[in-house]
Amino acid sequence: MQIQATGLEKRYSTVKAVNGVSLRVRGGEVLALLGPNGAGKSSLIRMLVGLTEPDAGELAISRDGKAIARLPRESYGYLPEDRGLYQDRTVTQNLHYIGELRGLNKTLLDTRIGVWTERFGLTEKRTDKLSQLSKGNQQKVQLIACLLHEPELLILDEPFSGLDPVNQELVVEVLDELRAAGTGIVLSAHQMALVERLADRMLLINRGEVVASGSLEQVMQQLSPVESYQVTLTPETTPEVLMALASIETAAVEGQKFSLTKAPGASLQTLLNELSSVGELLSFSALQPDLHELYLRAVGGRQSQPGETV
Ligand SMILES: Nc1ncnc2c1ncn2[C@@H]1O[C@H](COP(=O)(O)OP(=O)(O)OP(=O)(O)O)[C@@H](O)[C@H]1O
Repeated sequence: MQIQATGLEKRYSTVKAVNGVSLRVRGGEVLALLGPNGAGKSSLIRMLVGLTEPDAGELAISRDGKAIARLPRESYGYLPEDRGLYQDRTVTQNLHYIGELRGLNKTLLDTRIGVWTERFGLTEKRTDKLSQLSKGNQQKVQLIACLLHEPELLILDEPFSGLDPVNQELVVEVLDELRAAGTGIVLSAHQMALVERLADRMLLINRGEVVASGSLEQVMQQLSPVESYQVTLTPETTPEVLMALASIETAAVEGQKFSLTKAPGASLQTLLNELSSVGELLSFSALQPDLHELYLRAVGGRQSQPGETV
């Protein structure tokens, strides 16, 4: 199963929620959608599962290389933003209901419900009504409801929300296993550290538009093309002396060390040679901000505003 979206757009009256987003997801890979509140992630996801129609752009779905009009219902599991199970029914009743809708027979359902509730630590809660469960446990039941029919594709709107760190790890582990077994996964999330570990590719969206996309390395490169380093030199020198070197664009003192950014076009070897001409190079390390930091720099101060007019 593959979904290829090209130039998707979605407008709600005066708000352009999604503006020219292209993406692809295939079996065996995880695509993560990142972006601040109101960026357009859920709007994008709703178009992928066919709940809403794009105003513009193309959604091409194919299975075994053959184009199909829309995702067959049994082929995907969808965790919606507004969770949709019955609060006054028990965990088992809810899961049976969902499983039957997906065409599973009772025996198979009993087995799978047993396996998944055990995996998610919910065995003791199976006869509890959903309303009696904590938010995190309800979230786990919702996730199980997406997995029961073993779909080829999982489309998960914020699967980690409401989960404690232990359960977030559990979900990462489960998604990793499903990916290894060939499931394609699209998820939106705000948990950078988890996304860094899980996603094969990511799409950073702000105000409905893609700000950066690709592998973690590619996204970091797009968001932070400047190469920064931290060095210790002896004898001690000054930022002014360092900035006089052709390979250095900026230099600042940080305690006993200097932090530098390399001039565009200068090679690492030239930088090292020039530093060595100033003094003995005692330490040299690359300074790479993490995804969280880069994300904040990319969207900080210009976050999506709900109801923003275009
Ligand atoms: N049904 C709707 N009617 C009108 N406006 C909507 C509707 N759904 C979303 N929007 C608007 O579209 C924009 C994108 O919202 P969306 O829910 O897609 O963002 P999101 O990235 O999923 O946000 P969050 O991280 O808060 O879930 C927002 O400005 C939102 O107010």
